[in-house]
Amino acid sequence: MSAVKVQLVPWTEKYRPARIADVVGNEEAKKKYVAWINSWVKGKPSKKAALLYGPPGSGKTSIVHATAKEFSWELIELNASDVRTREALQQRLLGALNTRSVLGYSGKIILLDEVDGISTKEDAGGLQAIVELIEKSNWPIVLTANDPWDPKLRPLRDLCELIEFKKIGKRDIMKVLENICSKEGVECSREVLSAIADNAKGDLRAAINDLQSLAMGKKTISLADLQILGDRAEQETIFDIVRSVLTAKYPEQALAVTRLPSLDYEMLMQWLSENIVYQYEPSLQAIADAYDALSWADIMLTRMKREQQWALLSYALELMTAGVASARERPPFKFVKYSFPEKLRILARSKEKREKFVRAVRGAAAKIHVSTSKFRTDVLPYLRVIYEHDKKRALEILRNLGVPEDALELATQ
Ligand SMILES: Nc1ncnc2c1ncn2[C@@H]1O[C@H](COP(=O)(O)OP(=O)(O)OP(=O)(O)O)[C@@H](O)[C@H]1O
Repeated sequence: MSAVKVQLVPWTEKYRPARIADVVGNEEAKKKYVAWINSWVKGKPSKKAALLYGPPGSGKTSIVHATAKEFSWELIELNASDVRTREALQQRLLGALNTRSVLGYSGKIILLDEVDGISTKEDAGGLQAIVELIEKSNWPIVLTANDPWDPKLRPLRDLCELIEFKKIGKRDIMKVLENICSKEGVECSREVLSAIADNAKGDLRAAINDLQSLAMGKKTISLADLQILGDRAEQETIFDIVRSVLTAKYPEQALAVTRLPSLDYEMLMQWLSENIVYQYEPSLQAIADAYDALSWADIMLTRMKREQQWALLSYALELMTAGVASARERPPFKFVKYSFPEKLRILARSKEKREKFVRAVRGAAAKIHVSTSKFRTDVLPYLRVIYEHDKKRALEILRNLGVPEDALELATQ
């Protein structure tokens, strides 16, 4: 396996806004949100819950974290996957909901992340349980979603203040990046910041992750380093896909990557195989479980190809995504710069050599009227023995078989 990894606190966590005012962009959404929060502070909530919706990395989760800090409220954060059934929801929130806060908090706020991830088929009761939670709660509840218009969310929508978050503008993204650079003591020209911001397409999380990748191990990011960003952009989809699988909060999120039209599953196998260990260390349990799922995916893919059983593909895809993401005892998210798979690198390096060898074998086999596979099994082993004992003679035979000079040695290896 390649290069030693340096693991750092993700800058997206380190620089999460501490106050509502630090959440950049989305002025209108912020105004609406603050008015809703104020209605709670005054004791007369307009609606008991708010549904913050919009693209990833736009600040939906961050504004709730900032609210908790600013008001000294206890933050109770749940993911949709924690509350699939009414029992699960009650278990997680039992005691917390209608009791007073301790530990010096002056109130509570409940954050239910990614409610659009709840599947009504498999998680029967989950949505109904959230509806009941909203009706009974004495504390503000915030739900987040990327897509709020899913028909299954209708009962929730009716109970919530709907607040739309939009992509973050380039100028705001650059401002945040600039601030991080100055705090981290990283020198970075405006052209570089501008390129990172362009590349992120309104997703501040992606921009901060890119900046951290570029700054890894150095104090100055120059125009020349943009080359790396260029490479990253080319591989962007595979980087993002690997990150989605390895840091998925729940298995369905990892499974979602299988619906991407650009997914190259053979490539994904290689990338996961290279990077699981870095993302999941130090948990040996998580590493073992993830590689176990990946090896089953590999078995399914091999059987699928050998026996032309295409139905096995869906099992392979589930194993390499949801299976990997279901590893037990996964450590908390940390920033990892993913590596290009070593196997692919070696194959790419030896490609020219292998092609030359194949051409030489093909030519020699034709000369003595046998198939290439017959040549490999019935002729080459003898030639190798001759080569070991009498190099000159072996090379002469190969020359007579029409193997070009620059492939002579290759044919005997
Ligand atoms: N508007 C913002 N202001 C400041 N920082 C932000 C903003 N939006 C995102 N970030 C940064 O990006 C990170 C991810 O943002 P956040 O978790 O709030 O996104 P989100 O909109 O909830 O995305 P998702 O839908 O994927 O959960 C944050 O930790 C923070 O560092």
